[in-house]
Formats: sequence, structure tokens, C-alpha cells
Amino acid sequence: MPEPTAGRIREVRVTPILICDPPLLNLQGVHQPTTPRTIVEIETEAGGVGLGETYGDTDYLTAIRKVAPHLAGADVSRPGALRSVVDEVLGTDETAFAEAGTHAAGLRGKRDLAKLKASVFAVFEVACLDAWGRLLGVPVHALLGGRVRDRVDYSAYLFYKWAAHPGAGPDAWGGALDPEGVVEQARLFADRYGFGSIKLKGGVFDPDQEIAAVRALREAFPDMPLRLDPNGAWSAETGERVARELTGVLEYLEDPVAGVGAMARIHERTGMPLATNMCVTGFDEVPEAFSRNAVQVVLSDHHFWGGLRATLDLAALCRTYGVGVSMHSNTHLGISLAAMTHVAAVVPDLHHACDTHRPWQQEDVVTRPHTFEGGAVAVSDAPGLGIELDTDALADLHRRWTDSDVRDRDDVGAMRAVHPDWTAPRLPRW
Ligand SMILES: O=C([O-])C(=O)C[C@H](O)[C@@H](O)C(=O)[O-]
Ligand SMILES: [Mg+2]
Repeated sequence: MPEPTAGRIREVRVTPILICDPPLLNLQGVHQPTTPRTIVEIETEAGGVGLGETYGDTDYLTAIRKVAPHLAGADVSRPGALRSVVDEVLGTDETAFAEAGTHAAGLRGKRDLAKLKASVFAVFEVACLDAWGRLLGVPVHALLGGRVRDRVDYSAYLFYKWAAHPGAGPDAWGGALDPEGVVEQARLFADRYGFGSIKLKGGVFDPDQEIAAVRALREAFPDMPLRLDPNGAWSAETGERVARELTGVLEYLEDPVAGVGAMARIHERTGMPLATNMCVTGFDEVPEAFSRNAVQVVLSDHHFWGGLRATLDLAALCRTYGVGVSMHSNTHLGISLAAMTHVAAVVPDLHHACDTHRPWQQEDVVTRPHTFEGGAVAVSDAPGLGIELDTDALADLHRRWTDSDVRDRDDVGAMRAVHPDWTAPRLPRW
């Protein structure tokens, strides 16, 4: 057994980084050439370090930096106790999240102080669990109740994309702006990683073009579960029409429209299963959505639901109400993927492959980046998250951050590099 004081937090290091991102298109615009992330290291009295990764945009980074010094002396074996520290330090300033409502770039639902607090807590919780697991010599999934599977399935996350960012050379993926390009991209994902499910990010082109892309995918991959996610871009009428047209083709349609009422109506009228990472993104949004049968699959995300334990709470709630659960992602590196994989390994009834953006990233801050085999990541039984920090890579990516003025994800602004008059589209767009 470790010494009683071994798990005490000696220091918390918060490092903002910029990671390269290809020109992936979505409702709002396009991903920038680089996007911010925050890496957290929690060092204990025993000398071990636990890792966490989350959003790097200014409001998150500011809040994380504010809370970090207050964690010294706390114990990594009691991460739940840090929740009150986060609540106290971030107080009641509702303006901490710079912009209310659905953020131009985030595409992940409401923004309020409670969600910011949940996100800040989450990164520290993951780092504590990693540190605690290392101290005890057990994997994080064991601290969460134990894994029920030894591999976690992820889906191919397809995007319409340009062949390159303006002024840059072509990337390893090529362009995908029509059904043929989308099928070609899906083949690359299947060949390189063996994915067995496919999600297409929609809301980029007229819905009929996106329906055509889904039909082309169905023809090319007759047995694979397919999903389409326009991030709430459509009107109720369009959403209903697409749902009817793609019934039996999609395993689920993700956020066709904005709002619980409109989602409930589409499901009621068409029977199409609907998934969300936009209209149910916090526990306070669950009662109305579930009582109106507005969502059939909640896409959990420990980064904003409040950590790994909260993800298990969400899964239990979904199980109780007969609602499916899977996982949303944003652009991320290996620390996040490790955390996603550990918690997904513990959720008993995970019936859909989880989302991940990780194949789009060419760099990492872990010494041995994860591999996808047969579309899955093997669940590590090594202590903690089962990863090691690549300190040189972290320093390089931090230097990129200090040398750049990119501080926030801004898909709308990035689109102006090609369409100078571009503004955030008004919803519903179609
Ligand atoms: O499922 C989703 O809505 C997402 O993954 C949101 C992301 O912001 C996605 O749209 C992206 O990366 O552009
Ligand atoms: Mg989504």
C-alpha cells in the first residue's frame, strides 16, 4: 500500500498546446490549421504524475488555470472532493463562458457556467484517476468498476473536406466534396483502421446531396451501420423529410434539428432513432428530453458531462429509461482517447461504436499513440490510463501555441480564408 500522504497533490501543471487539424467542414465553416487543447499534469507527493486533456479555448484555459493552484494538498484518491473546489473557485460568474447559447465553433449544445464547471472538473478528475491508478498499480477502468470488454469499438468519422488548407500542401486524406469523395474517404478509414461503422458529418451541403452521399456509402458498405449528423442545421420539415428518406438506411440520425420539441416530433412521426450531443449535454436537460422521447441515443462525452464517474451516471440513467448511450468526440489526442476508452470499457450496455476524431491527428503527446485494429482500441490493463507523456512533444506543441496568436477554435473565421464574406449560418439553414 502507498504511504497515506503519497496521493497528495504537490503540483498541477497546465499546458496549452496547438495541434494541427485538417480542413474538415461542418455547419459553421471549417476547422482551422491548428486548434487549441489543454494538457493537465497532476504531480503527487510520491512523485507520480496523472494526465488529463481537454479543450484549450480561452474560457476553458482561464478557468482551469484559475482552479489549478487550489488543488495543492488535495488527495488524488478522492477526486469527487475536487468538485466543490471547482464550484467555489469559479463562483457564480455566469459570464465566465464568453458567449451564451450554442457557440459558433463548439457545436455541442448549451453553454453555461454549470457546463464550464463540469468541464473543468472533468480534466482534473481524469488526471487524479490516472495518478491514483499509477500509485495503486491498477488501471483506471478498475477504479471505475472494472472493464466489461477488452476492446472499444470506434466509428469512422467522415467529414466533407478540402484537399488542403489554403496555401498548404495536400494532406494524407485528399478532398471529399461529393458522394464519390465521401466513399473514397470511407475506404481509407476502413483500410487503415478497420472501422466497422461510419458517421458522416453533415450540415455542409444541401440535404439532398448529403442523402446521396449516405446512399453511396450504403451501396459501397452494405453491412455497415451508418449515421449522419448535420448539427441541428435543418428545419423541422427538412429533418422529417430526411428522416423518412433514410429510415432503414441509418442506424440513427444525429441532431437533425435544434431543440427537444422538434427532435421529439421527428421521432414520433418517422420512428427514426435520433441521437444527440446538442440538445442533451447536461443532467438538467435529461428529464424533459427523456419524458418527451426526444432522443433514443445520448452521445456522452466525459469532457463536458463532468468526468468519467459522471459518464457512468449518465449511462445508468439511460439504461433506466431505455435510452441508448454512445460517445461524442471533438478534435483530441491520446490522453483523451485513453480516458474515453477506459470509461467506455466499463459501460455495460454500449451498443454503438463511439465517435473519435483521433485518426485526423498526425501528432500526439503520448509516447506510444493508440492504434485502431478492426476499428477498435484495446483496453489497457497497465496502471492508470496506460499512457506516458511525451514531454518533448508537449514542449513542441506548447511552443507552437506561444508562437501563434490562435487561442480559440473558430470554424467561422477559418472559412473566411476562402469565402471572405462568410458568417455563422442562421439556423435552420435548410
Ligand atoms: O458530433 C458532433 O456534433 C461533433 O463531433 C461536433 C464537432 O464540433 C464536429 O462538428 C467537428 O469537429 O467539426
Ligand atoms: Mg453530433
